[in-house]
Amino acid sequence: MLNVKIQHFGYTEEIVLKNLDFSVEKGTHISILGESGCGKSTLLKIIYGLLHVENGTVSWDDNELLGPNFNLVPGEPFIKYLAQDFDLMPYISVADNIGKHLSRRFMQHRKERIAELLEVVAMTAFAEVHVKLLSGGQKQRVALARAIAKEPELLLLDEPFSHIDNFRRNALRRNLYAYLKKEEITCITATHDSEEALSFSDEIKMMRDGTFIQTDTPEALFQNPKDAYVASFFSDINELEIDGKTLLLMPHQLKISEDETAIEVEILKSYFKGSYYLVEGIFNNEKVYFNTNKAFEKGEDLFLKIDV
Ligand SMILES: Nc1ncnc2c1ncn2[C@@H]1O[C@H](COP(=O)(O)OP(=O)(O)OP(=O)(O)O)[C@@H](O)[C@H]1O
Repeated sequence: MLNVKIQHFGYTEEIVLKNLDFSVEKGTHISILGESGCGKSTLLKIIYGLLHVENGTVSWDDNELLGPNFNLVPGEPFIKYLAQDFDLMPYISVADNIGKHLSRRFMQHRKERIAELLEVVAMTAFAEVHVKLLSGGQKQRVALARAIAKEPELLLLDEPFSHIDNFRRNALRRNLYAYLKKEEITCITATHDSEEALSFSDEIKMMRDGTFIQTDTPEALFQNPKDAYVASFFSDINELEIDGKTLLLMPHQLKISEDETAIEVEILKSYFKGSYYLVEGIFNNEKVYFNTNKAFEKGEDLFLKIDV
């Protein structure tokens, strides 16, 4: 189990992380969700042992990890950290990059392991290609495979799918997270992709300005965001004043009503989203967003009811 307690941390006098106290059970997958610059990468770097934290501790199974001031080579051997810059070797093949940390003493085992990893990241066809010839997304897939090659106990992923196109991303995410679960590899992912956090985590920690503002299961966080900021990570958000009360509602919680209700909306625009339309309207001089299965024309009037 990982235990992290950080009273505060900054690169300069400015505080970047504060009041963090959490643990991660073996085999679980935590997502740290937050906007750019809120401190996600900094936290991963501290856990891995790249940054020294004066006011705090990081421990693994009750052993304190001492960090870069005490280790000749920064970073713990049982942890792998996949940084945003993949740190690959450009002039050797994909297969050799993936096998970089695998022993050459058991060549057959090494070969089989590389083949297995190539399949996890759907890069088998590129095994012999030099990394410098790959696209950004392909490099990211190689870096992912290399990070799990030696089965770390703890895997830290920093925006692991940011360069990978939608077409491959879903299959790759399913493959990777299923593999980590099977091998009971504990994983912390830093991301600003709420869809990924919702679908693949056991727990989401919402980070804002260097601290966690809400921690919960994906379902609970989505259904009960503590404020408009948290909710806005998951969808457009409506803050409606009705009968003197402010209600925080997501677009799917508003439905078209045949009856005249308190929410009379004038349509501004319909956005096609594939399986539904997101419709923008005006209610009480405020924008309101709701989902429908057909588009509406600008200027149409209709009523909405709340369906929570
Ligand atoms: N080496 C550094 N020296 C000084 N300040 C830094 C350094 N690295 C990061 N920072 C600052 O620390 C804050 C947190 O940065 P961090 O990279 O942890 O955010 P992040 O949430 O991971 O952002 P992103 O999603 O864009 O990667 C930012 O204000 C950033 O400018």
